[in-house]
Amino acid sequence: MRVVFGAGRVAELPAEADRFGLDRLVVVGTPGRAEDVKLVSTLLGRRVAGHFEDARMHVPASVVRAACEEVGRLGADGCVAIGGGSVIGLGKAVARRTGLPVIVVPTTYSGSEMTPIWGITEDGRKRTGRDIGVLPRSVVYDPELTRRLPPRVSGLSGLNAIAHAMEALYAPDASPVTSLMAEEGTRALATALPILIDEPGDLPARTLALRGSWLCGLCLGQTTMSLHHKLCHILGGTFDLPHAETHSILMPYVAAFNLPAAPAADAAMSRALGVAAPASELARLGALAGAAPSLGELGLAESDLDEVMRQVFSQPYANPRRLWPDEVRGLLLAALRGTPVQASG
Ligand SMILES: NC(=O)C1=CN([C@@H]2O[C@H](COP(=O)(O)OP(=O)(O)OC[C@H]3O[C@@H](n4cnc5c(N)ncnc54)[C@H](O)[C@@H]3O)[C@@H](O)[C@H]2O)C=CC1
Ligand SMILES: O=C(O)/C=C\C(=O)CC(=O)O
Repeated sequence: MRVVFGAGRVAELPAEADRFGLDRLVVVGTPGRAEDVKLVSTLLGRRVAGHFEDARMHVPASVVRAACEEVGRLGADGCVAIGGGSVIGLGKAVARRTGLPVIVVPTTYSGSEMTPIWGITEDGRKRTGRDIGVLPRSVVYDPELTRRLPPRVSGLSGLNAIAHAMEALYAPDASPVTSLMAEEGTRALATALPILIDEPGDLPARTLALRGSWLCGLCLGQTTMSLHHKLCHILGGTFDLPHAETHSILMPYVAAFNLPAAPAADAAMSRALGVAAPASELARLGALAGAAPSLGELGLAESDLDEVMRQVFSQPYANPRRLWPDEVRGLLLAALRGTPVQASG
C-alpha cells in the first residue's frame, strides 16, 4: 500500500491513478459532501468515468449492489473514495465484489483506510471480514481537506481510532511494533483532538490527528480486536446506533473493565493520555467531543440487551479479561444508563 501524506498533496491524486494505469474511475462520496467529489473529479479530469454519491453508515448491502451496478454500467477500472469511514467502507465493499482497485482520500479519523477489514449490513446484521483485496492501493492523507470537518465529527471519529489502539494494546497478537504504533497514535490524537474542538482550522493539529489515525488504523488492521469492537459492531449492525459515537460512549466502560486485566496496555494508555486513570480521561474526551452521555440517549433500550448478549456470546471472542455474562450485562447497563465510569483502569 502506498501512502501520500501532507498538506496540499491531494494534488498528487492523478499521479497515483496513473501509477496504477487507472483511467476510468468512479468517484465515491456521501450525501452532503458533493464538494469533495467535485474537488477530486476536477483533479482527476479525463480519468473520471462517473460518480456514486450515496455511501451510508454501516455499508448497507443494497447500497453496495447499486454502487457495483453503476461501476459495471460505466465500465470503470477502479474507484476513488473520498470521505469518512462510511465512504471508504463502500469503496472496499465494491473492491471486494468487483475485484477493482480502490484509492482512498480519508477526511475523518476512522482509520478504515489502513485495514483489510470490510463490513456490510443486511437484514439487521453486520458482517465483517478480512480480505487483502479490499486494502486501498494508495491512501492520500491531506490535512487541508479536513480543516472544515466539524469538531464533533473530528472528536468522535478520533476516539474511534483510539479504540483501535486500546484494543491493539491488549490484543492476543499484539507485537512490540503494533504497541508502539498504538501508544503513539493515541498520544497524537489525544493531543490534537482538544485543540481541534476549539480551533477546527488548526493545520498542525489536523496534521497530527491524521498521523494518529494512520497509526491507529494500522493497529486495527494488524491485530485482533476484543470486546469493545464486538459490542460496537452489534450495536451498529443490529440497532443502527451511530458508529463513532457508540465507540466514544462505550470505550471508557470497556477501558475500566479490561485495562486492570492488561497491565502493559494500561500503562501504555496512561502514558499516551498523560493520566493515571485512562478510563476517566476517555470519558472526559468523549464529553468534550459532544458524545451523548449514554447509549440510552442514542435510543438503546434495556430490553435490547438480551439480543446484544445473545450475539456477544454466540461465538468465542478474544478478550484480556474472561467474559462472564453478568459482568458484560453490567457493563452494558452502565453505558446504557450513563452511570459515571469507575476511576480504575
Ligand atoms: N473497516 C474498517 O477498518 C473500519 C470501518 N469503519 C466504518 O466507518 C464508518 C464510520 O466512519 P466515520 O468516519 O466515523 O463516519 P462517516 O464516514 O459516516 O462520516 C461522518 C460524517 O462526517 C461527514 N464528513 C466527512 N468528511 C467531512 C469533511 N471533510 N468536512 C465536513 N464533513 C465531513 C460525513 O458527511 C458524515 O456526515 C462505520 O461504518 C464503520 O463501520 C470505521 C473504522 C474502521
Ligand atoms: O469498529 C470499528 O471501528 C472497526 C471495524 C469496523 O468498523 C468494521 C466494520 O464494522 O465496518
